[in-house]
Amino acid sequence: MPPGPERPGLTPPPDAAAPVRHRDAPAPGELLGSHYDQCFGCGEDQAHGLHLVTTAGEGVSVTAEFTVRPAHQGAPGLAHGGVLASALDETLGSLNWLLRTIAVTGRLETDYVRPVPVGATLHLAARCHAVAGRKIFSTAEGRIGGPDGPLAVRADALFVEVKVDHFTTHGRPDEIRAAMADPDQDKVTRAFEVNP
Ligand SMILES: CCCCCCCC/C=C\CCCCCCCC(=O)SCCNC(=O)CCNC(=O)[C@H](O)C(C)(C)COP(=O)(O)OP(=O)(O)OC[C@H]1O[C@@H](n2cnc3c(N)ncnc32)[C@H](O)[C@@H]1OP(=O)(O)O
Repeated sequence: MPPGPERPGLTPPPDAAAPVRHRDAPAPGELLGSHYDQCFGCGEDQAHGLHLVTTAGEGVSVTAEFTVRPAHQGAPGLAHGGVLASALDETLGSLNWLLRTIAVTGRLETDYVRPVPVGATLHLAARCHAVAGRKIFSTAEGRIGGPDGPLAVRADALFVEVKVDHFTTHGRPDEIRAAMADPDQDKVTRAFEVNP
């Protein structure tokens, strides 16, 4: 199967458009912050999480850093593949904030190129390359030790735009109430605002 966005299900249709960065998107270099403090990917209060820190890039792109901790092991001293997929998923998901679109992962296809040791910092870079209706097509990669370090993982993804009721219908009421009551208004806006 060819690498990249030509893969079936991850190929933008011929009428797909280039993604448009929202006018209120964070400026390049600005930290995105967490969208939910209990998120496994980015939540500050999630003790077991990845604590991913994401920065807005040019256009519809982001970079992120994730340091592999002992809790993230699969094989002795090496990151678990599912954890690495989570780091890619979270980084890719944060692109949707630059579009101001609420979207969830429909498909995530991951290549594991090189093992990632505990203690290493994975430098992730993600970019949205096409939008077609509710479908958002993006790619990401992760390099060890620095933005130009050895390639360890890469992924192609399809995100699908959803309404807030995706979360209210399927999520647990207690967590939804707590998220809505978050005193951090940026977070609440990020959760509920859709292309104003
Ligand atoms: C009150 C509190 C609110 C809080 C709000 C917080 C918001 C915070 C902001 C952001 C949160 C994001 C958090 C970041 C975390 C990282 C991201 C994740 O891990 S998300 C979790 C993992 N993903 C899921 O759990 C999705 C589960 N799946 C679904 O819910 C559905 O399957 C869904 C929404 C993906 C699609 O279902 P349909 O019924 O809405 O739409 P259909 O018609 O099936 O698909 C639309 C188009 O997409 C294609 N499509 C869908 N799934 C596909 C797939 N797997 N492969 C290829 N194409 C697919 C279809 O073929 C269709 O394409 P055609 O329009 O016909 O061209």
